[in-house]
Parts: sequence; structure tokens; C-alpha cells
Amino acid sequence: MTIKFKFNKYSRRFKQPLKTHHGLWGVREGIIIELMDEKGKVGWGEIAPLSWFGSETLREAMDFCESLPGIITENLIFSIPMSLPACQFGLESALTQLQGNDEEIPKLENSGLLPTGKAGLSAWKDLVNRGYTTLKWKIGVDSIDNELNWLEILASQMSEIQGLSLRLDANGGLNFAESDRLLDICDRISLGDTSFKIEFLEQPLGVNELEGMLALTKGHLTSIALDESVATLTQINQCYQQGWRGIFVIKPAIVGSPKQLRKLYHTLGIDGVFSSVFETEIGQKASLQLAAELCQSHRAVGFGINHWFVDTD
Ligand SMILES: O=C(O)CCC(=O)c1ccccc1C(=O)O
Ligand SMILES: [Mg+2]
Repeated sequence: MTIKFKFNKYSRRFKQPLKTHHGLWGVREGIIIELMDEKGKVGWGEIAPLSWFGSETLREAMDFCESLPGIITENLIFSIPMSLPACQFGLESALTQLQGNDEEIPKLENSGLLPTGKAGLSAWKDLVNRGYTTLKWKIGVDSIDNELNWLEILASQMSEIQGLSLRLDANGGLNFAESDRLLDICDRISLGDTSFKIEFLEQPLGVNELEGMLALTKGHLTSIALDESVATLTQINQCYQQGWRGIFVIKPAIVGSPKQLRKLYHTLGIDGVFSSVFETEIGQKASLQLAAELCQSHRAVGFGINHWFVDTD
């Protein structure tokens, strides 16, 4: 079976740049893949690299696409190297759609992403009005004292509505002492309230500080989730081997081959939270199908990001 291969670069602007410890991000660029079989059936896929998170760069993904012939095979798709994880995802999910193995977009509980910093305080209510009960707020950007103050305010405001929970994402921007202090406060907030919970703290320390994060899990009630440390399948495996049994954030669009992710997920039996990389609807659909298939927990997925784009909502 031969498959026609086409690709197109896209660019989408955010209403406001996303502020994280990695800096400001204002435009999402990626590649849309179109595969066509001999009968003219089409399958769409998306390559949405995030090089500051550990995937290949957009340039490397473009070079790879430009190196491919106009007619490819299934074999080629399953031989894309591990060094191009976003390309593995994009072409494999396009193939899945071409072969008709994709289903409807499943309805999963979603977490809404708040603007970073003080802006989160005036934005949470709007997201709750849109139906979100889990929200995520980025930290590790301002001074720890400011952020801890805002957290106390945000938590006390949110706890006035029954059944809400909050995720914190430091994007590796804290040190051990700051994380320890923050976790103490999170524990106290969650213990003191029967209805409001801080679900987890995501990636408090840097990518290579697994030992510190293992140490932080001891002595705190609040869970820790790895994100940047487990951006790719290789990293998931390494962190598991080094003893991580906490939460793993899985960003399907950059983690690598869906086929290999299925295998690893089942072998390790991990507690995963599936999350977006600001991909388009095409990448989101393929990611959410994987989340619905693999995720056994009742954790919300992190795809509440469409309100960030200029051309949606
Ligand atoms: O996970 C979510 O809930 C939203 C997505 C998100 O936070 C994110 C989106 C793009 C790049 C990095 C991250 C991140 O989790 O750090
Ligand atoms: Mg994160």
C-alpha cells in the first residue's frame, strides 16, 4: 500500500503570550500532515514540536518532512527515529485516521489553563462559568513571596464554590527550599478545606533534578507530577527506572510514537495526566483519543487551552 504525503506549515497567535518559567510564548507554529491512500481516502496529522520542552525543533521537523518523498509507506512511518518524537506522533496519528481506526473525540473532564501570575486571580471565575471544575495556574515566574500570597488568595476565593480543584505548574522554576515551602502551604490548604483541593504541583524543579523531586514527595500530602522531566518516552522510562511512582504528565504530541506509548504505558502501569502543547484540533483529537484509551484514572485532561487562541471561542 503506497501513501501520498503532503505537509503544510501553520502559525496561530495567542490572544496573550503564555508566560512560563521558560519565558514568553506568543505564536504556535507547527506542521499539518495530509496522507492519502490509493482510493483517495485522507488522514490528517499534526507535528507540533516544543523544543524548549525537549522535542525536536520546528526546523528539524521541517527538514524531516522536506526529506520525505511524495509517496511513502507504513514502514517508513514506523521507522521515524526517537530523536523526532513530534514527527512520530504526527505521521502515526495521520496513518491511524487514514486506516479508519480513529473514533469520535471523547468527552473527558478537562482542566482550564489560567493566565500566569496575578492575572489568574481575576480570570478563574470566567473559566468556572465555562464549566471547568479543575484549573491550572502557572508559577515559578514572579517572586516566591508574591506567588505564595496570590495562591492563598486564589485558594480562598475558589474554595467558596464547592468541588473545585487547582493544579500548580512551576515549569521547573523553583528550588528545593521554595518547593518545600509551597508544598507545606498546599498541604495546609487541602487539609483545612473539605471541598477545595490542590490536586498536584507540576515540575517544581529542573529536568535533571529527579532526586530532589523524589525527596519532596516524602513528607508532603500534595502530589507531585513530572512534566518536563518526562517529555519523551525515553525520559518516562528513565524516571520510572529511577523510582518515580508519582504522576506523569503525558503530552502525546511530543512524547513520541503512539504505538510505543501504548506499550510503555501498559508495561509500567503509570498514573498519567494527558496534556496539550497548544496544538490545533487535529493534534488534540489524536491526543484525546489516546487519553481516553489509556488513562485509567479520573484525572482531568489538560486541554483547556482553546480560549488562548485568537481564532477560536
Ligand atoms: O497541561 C495543561 O493543563 C495545559 C497545558 C500546559 O500547561 C502547557 C502547554 C504548553 C506547553 C507546556 C505546558 C505545561 O504543562 O508546562
Ligand atoms: Mg507543565
